Amino acid sequence: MSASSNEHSYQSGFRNHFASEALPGALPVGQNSPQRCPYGLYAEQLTGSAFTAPRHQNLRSWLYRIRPSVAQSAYRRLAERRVATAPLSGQADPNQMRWDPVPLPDAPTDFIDGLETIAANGDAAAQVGCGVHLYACNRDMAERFFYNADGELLIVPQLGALVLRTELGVLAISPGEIAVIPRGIKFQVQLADGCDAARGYVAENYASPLELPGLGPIGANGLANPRDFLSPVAAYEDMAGDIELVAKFGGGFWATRLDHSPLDVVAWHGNYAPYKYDLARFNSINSVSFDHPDPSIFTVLTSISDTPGMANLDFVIFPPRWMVAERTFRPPYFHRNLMSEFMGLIEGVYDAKAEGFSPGGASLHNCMSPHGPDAATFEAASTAQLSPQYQGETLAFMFESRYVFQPTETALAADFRQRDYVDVWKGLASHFDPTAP
Ligand SMILES: O=C(O)Cc1cc(O)ccc1O
Ligand SMILES: [Fe+2]
Repeated sequence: MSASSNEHSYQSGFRNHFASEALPGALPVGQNSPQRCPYGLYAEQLTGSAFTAPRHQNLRSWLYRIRPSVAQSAYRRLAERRVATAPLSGQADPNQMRWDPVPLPDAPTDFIDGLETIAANGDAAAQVGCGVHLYACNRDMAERFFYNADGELLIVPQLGALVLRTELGVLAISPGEIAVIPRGIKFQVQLADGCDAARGYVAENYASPLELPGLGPIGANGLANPRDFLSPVAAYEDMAGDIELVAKFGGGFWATRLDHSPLDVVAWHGNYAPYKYDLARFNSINSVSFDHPDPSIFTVLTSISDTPGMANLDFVIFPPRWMVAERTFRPPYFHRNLMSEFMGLIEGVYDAKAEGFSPGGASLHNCMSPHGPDAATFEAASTAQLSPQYQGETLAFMFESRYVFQPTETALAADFRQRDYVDVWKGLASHFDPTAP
């Protein structure tokens, strides 16, 4: 992107007030809207919150660009895609569900065409809830760009490295890292050099932007530390061409045309910016005595709802860690929860499931639907030798929400859905013996 040597440089800190310029002096000093901007640039403000949001939730950036975003044609509606938006029609379903990894495409497919919704909840138009999508692609977005007015995108790669070229600069992410593209930011997804296919998960957060969770008694440090979040430095391209900008708006896909690249921001400042995070930086806190703590200890990011403590969307990971709890059934316990849980696996094996939950696969356990370790895991963990054990070779995650997830018709009908999933608990026989306390 441009000749700038800024490519793949980052600014560190979660939602800091950043300032970055790809040309010296491109950022106006001491004011946002000079009568004439340096280098003949246009000033444009992009907000991610209402103007009047409380200061700690107020999100906006000032962009200094070659042309303002309004220099584009009228929007026209595109054909329906495999991306659905809440509210979905149909009925929510209490069945536990699981899917194999989504197959990689044979035909040339870019990130937008390779997106497929698996479930959604809430109501995008009311800015409540989220959508859960899978992506599988094998080519760059070429001469087309995208922005999402319906929500911010949390991208969780499982296979293949991506280069996210955004208005505010470039983010390169590999499996084990995540990226968040705020609502409205224009971007283009390319496969990294040497990578011929990519697959992963996307949470489309319709509601309050993801933020770091409060740490309570943990103290001032721990879990995801703010300085490990990286936002790009400014990088622009000054390019003429017949360019398509695709917008997701109101659940539909729309296209507008430009005669130049929308990635023409030469300088920007503000706290509304894409970011990435390496999940290996997550500082896990866990039991060093006994029992299995609730998975909220592994919350990376949370989208709050109007009710304190009840997230619109939590992004939770299950990273490599030591397991040391004594006299304890160490894997996840059997449970029925108020919150609804969508899970994915980035790498390795998940400790609640001996088989069938593969990297790239997914599961859904909705409000109050019972779930937990499969029969094989229960038997093994009930008799395991409880020495300290390093649980490596694993990286699972959960999108957890107060709102029930409704799977899409395509996800329900998919060939890669495991229709016999409930049978993983079939072998849980009674061990009850009233004479043996
Ligand atoms: O269902 C799951 O596997 C997720 C989960 C993990 C855990 O450690 C405790 C509760 C929980 O819902
Ligand atoms: Fe669960």
